[in-house]
Amino acid sequence: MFVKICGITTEKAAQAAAEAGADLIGFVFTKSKREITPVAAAAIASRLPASVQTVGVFVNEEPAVMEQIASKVGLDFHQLHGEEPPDVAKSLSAKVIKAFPAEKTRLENVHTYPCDYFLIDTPSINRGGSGKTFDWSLLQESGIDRERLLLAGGLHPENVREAVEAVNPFAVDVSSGVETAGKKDPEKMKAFIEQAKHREVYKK
Ligand SMILES: O=C(O)c1ccccc1N[C@@H]1O[C@H](COP(=O)(O)O)[C@@H](O)[C@H]1O
Repeated sequence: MFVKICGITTEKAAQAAAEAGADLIGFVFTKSKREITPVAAAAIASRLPASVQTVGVFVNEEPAVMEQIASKVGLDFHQLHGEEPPDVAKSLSAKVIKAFPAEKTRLENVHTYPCDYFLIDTPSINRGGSGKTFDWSLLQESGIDRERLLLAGGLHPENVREAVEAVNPFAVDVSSGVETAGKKDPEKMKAFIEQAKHREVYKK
């Protein structure tokens, strides 16, 4: 099970996520309380261990701007959280995670979108970081390949194990569920990753 910790804004949080075993960390390059500048993200990314990959979160951003930021930060993935047309995804040089809201009608054609991974998140006005879960059974008839699925929306250390058992995605993604008073909490990140990866622990 891969784990993505999203909304990293400080070196301290990034290092705590890496030490806790995060596989991916996300930088939000759109209007959000977790927004970070490309310069700050580049400085954080440059000090991460090679085992941690980086994701840039964008909402309806110009492809040229996304490419520029990806190059500056050294992003491994673009996470598209808006209504980006398929041509935009195809034009990007880094791998693409396309986010879709968990609505029955929207999920029907998701698997035709040209991307590397599908991220299904709770619908919200702010596009993401809602802290709310959705009905995971909606994913059962979506036809999305589980090997390419990232599950997001309201996950936290107490429900991520159940989510992994119910959905069996490639990865889980969390932002607000590992924060205390709006800041990433090292203990919550550690607990979240332990619970998300509990099957690997059994194997040892
Ligand atoms: O985290 C944000 O602030 C954010 C803003 C705009 C788009 C996406 C954002 N984050 C993504 O939101 C989901 C779920 O977050 P949460 O765990 O429910 O708080 C996740 O995919 C983040 O990558």
